[in-house]
Amino acid sequence: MTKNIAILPGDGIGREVTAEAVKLVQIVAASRGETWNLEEGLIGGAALDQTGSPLPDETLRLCQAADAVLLGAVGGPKWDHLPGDKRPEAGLLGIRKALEVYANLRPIQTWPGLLLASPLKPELVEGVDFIIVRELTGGLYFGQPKARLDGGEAVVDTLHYTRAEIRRVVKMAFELAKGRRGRLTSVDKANVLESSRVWREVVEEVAASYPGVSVEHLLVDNAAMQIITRPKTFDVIVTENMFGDILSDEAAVITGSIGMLPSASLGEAGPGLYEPVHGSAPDIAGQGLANPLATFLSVALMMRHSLHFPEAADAIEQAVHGVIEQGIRTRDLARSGEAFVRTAEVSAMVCEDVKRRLA
Ligand SMILES: NC(=O)C1=CN([C@@H]2O[C@H](COP(=O)(O)OP(=O)(O)OC[C@H]3O[C@@H](n4cnc5c(N)ncnc54)[C@H](O)[C@@H]3O)[C@@H](O)[C@H]2O)C=CC1
Ligand SMILES: CC(C)CC(=O)C(=O)O
Ligand SMILES: [Mg+2]
Repeated sequence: MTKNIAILPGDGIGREVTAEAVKLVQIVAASRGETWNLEEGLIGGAALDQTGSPLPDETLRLCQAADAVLLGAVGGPKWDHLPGDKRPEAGLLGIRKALEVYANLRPIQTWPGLLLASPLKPELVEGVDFIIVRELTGGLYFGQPKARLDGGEAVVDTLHYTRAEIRRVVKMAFELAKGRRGRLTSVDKANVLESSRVWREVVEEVAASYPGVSVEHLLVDNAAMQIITRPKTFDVIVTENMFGDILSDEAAVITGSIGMLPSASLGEAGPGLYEPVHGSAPDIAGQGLANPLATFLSVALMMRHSLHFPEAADAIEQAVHGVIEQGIRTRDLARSGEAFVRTAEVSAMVCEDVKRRLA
């Protein structure tokens, strides 16, 4: 059966890592004797340059008709001077909202071969395995009003949630915890924010239906510290949009590089959106230095959650594990003085291994 996958490369290294991921998806399709329809769409700065909009209608239609969407990253200094609604990032927020993918799953796990790539002590990071469930379509990034006032002398951003928006993402986090180690950490700022107090109430309400899941509430400032001091104790962390954004970049340090963190954004129906956690990395764009593994691992999540091909997901994850165990490192993972390979080289190794595993 054919699949329709929308490919949104975006900007900077987003373009480089999705180009490699497309090869990987084609290998998976070929292993089933199928040709999948991989159609590219414009988003972010690339879309602005060509159409004047960071999220053209055509891209929206392409994604809405797809079985899954794979996105690279958007943004860069070229577009930093633009007003908020014209920035590349507005395209990213727009596609997440339009697809209503309210739960952004960001698995954080350490790879045995990468313990020394983290600046943290190996014994601290060994065996870490938790997942951040970040609310993705509400909260501070979407609330209105969001504007400069009084001729620019004042400014407002709004943190808005409905109980229903909180409940659905919290429920998804409880379901995940139930199928894992049964431990949920909810992160908020309930000592200061009214939205966080309601968040906490909803977590307690939903908890009543999950007696097998233990619940811990952490204030976000303390959570930032605990994630680094006792990462092994976390199982599922659920939190507001911006808190999840920040905490997941922090958690990347545990794994050795943000170039290793994939994500899956899911809603009730419609296509899932799959993207690496990292951004467009203008500092290394165009140099073949990007680590494509976060995007490959996002493809694995796509195979598992949207395309219902778990064997392919396993094959990709095992191939990534394989290159890491062989000591293959892109520059972000290499220690000082250690040799590193370029984007295309590590990609070719993983692709070859996946082909062999699925043959
Ligand atoms: N999902 C998205 O599209 C995101 C977009 N952005 C945008 O990206 C631009 C740059 O943002 P930054 O704050 O610099 O975050 P970033 O994630 O792009 O880069 C942070 C640091 O990590 C490194 N890095 C990131 N991904 C890497 C990879 N795959 N391999 C090797 N090194 C990697 C970069 O070289 C940089 O030093 C901004 O315009 C921002 O708005 C930022 C985060 C997410
Ligand atoms: C535009 C930002 C919200 C992108 C980002 O940092 C993220 O989703 O992790
Ligand atoms: Mg981020």
